[in-house]
Amino acid sequence: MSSPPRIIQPPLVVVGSANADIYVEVERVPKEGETLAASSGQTLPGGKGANQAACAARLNYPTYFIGQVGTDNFANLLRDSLQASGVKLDFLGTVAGPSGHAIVMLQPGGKNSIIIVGGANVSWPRLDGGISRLSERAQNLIRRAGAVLLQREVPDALNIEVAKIARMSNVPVVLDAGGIDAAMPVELLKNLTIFSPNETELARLTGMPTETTEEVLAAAATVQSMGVQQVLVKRGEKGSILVDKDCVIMQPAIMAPCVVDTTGAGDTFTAAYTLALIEKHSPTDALRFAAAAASICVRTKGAIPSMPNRKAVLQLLDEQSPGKEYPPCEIEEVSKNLDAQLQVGSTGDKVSQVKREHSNSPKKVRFHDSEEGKEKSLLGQSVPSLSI
Ligand SMILES: Nc1ncnc2c1ncn2[C@@H]1O[C@H](COP(=O)(O)OP(=O)(O)OP(=O)(O)O)[C@@H](O)[C@H]1O
Repeated sequence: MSSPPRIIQPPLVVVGSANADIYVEVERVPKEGETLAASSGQTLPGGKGANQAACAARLNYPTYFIGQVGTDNFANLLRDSLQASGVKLDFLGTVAGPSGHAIVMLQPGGKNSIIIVGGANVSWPRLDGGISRLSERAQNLIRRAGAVLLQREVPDALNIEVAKIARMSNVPVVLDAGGIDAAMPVELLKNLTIFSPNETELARLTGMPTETTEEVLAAAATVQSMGVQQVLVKRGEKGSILVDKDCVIMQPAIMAPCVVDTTGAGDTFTAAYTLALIEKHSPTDALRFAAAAASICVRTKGAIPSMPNRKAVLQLLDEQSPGKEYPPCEIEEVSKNLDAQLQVGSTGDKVSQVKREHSNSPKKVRFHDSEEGKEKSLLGQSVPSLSI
């Protein structure tokens, strides 16, 4: 008798920015025509896309990054740091010119002023005559992803294109609202499964106050009326709120004994939540997992350097609720099989041993609403998985 098929976790695909963050510590920002000495300076890898990809890979989930770097020295810093975190870089392109970079002027009291150079992050070709900006292989990767994670530091047009490709294949699309402060295209919102802003981003999008829980819920409902299924609001020390069509889950922050630097906490949270969902954890468990990962992130300086590995997150969860086990997940190395699949046509149907679940399959992500004691569907669609 043949053994049952092994379930292979489909990869997380992060499409977005990679930035070299040039930190300078100054007493104040310089006036026009003035030259100031900084007390220290350091260049660290960052960018919301790279941060989120690095976080997911450090949490031991197979993660691909689709992005671009330039032809300057920053490109090596970015590539090396992603590689060291375990991110698969087959789809990291190089374009002539500078890599994305940011000058972060850190001032006393934790204030900062930032100037961003988009560089390679915004040098994507225009969609010309309907021809995609992405290679056929990259499109196939998106179609076969467990989820696609986007942010707003690459052109909206690229995000819209990726979101549409994913949605047509029933791949969940998560947008972290962080990045460029510009109007949100309705076409992007409509193609999202989860929209994840912080309170400020939610207020900016809706024009509504977002300080109290009631205000957040009202603003999230407004976003849902724009066509988004779920809204996951990040609220710093106040934790997070997931608003689905007919239920709400609140997750308090897991307090850190000492908060050193909150940079990257939001990226860590979104990435950890998304991969936990692909692993078919309930949203309640996924929120706990994300809160624990973000709590570890704020204990150390920097974004990528402070992102935890899975063991540290599970240890913190265990300390929080001794005896309440976070369910293990069978992660399989997926890249070898996937490489073969990406070579074939867009549907991948020439690879006979690869079977993809259809959107109407009964395998839904469900979660328990603790207040009402009911089980509900989270994504409203199946989470795709590959079995061989
Ligand atoms: N001081 C803190 N202590 C513990 N956990 C925190 C703290 N600050 C943030 N977190 C955790 O990180 C999550 C996301 O943080 P936050 O709401 O600051 O996101 P963000 O504004 O998108 O962050 P950023 O843009 O700095 O990456 C919170 O929901 C919480 O779980």
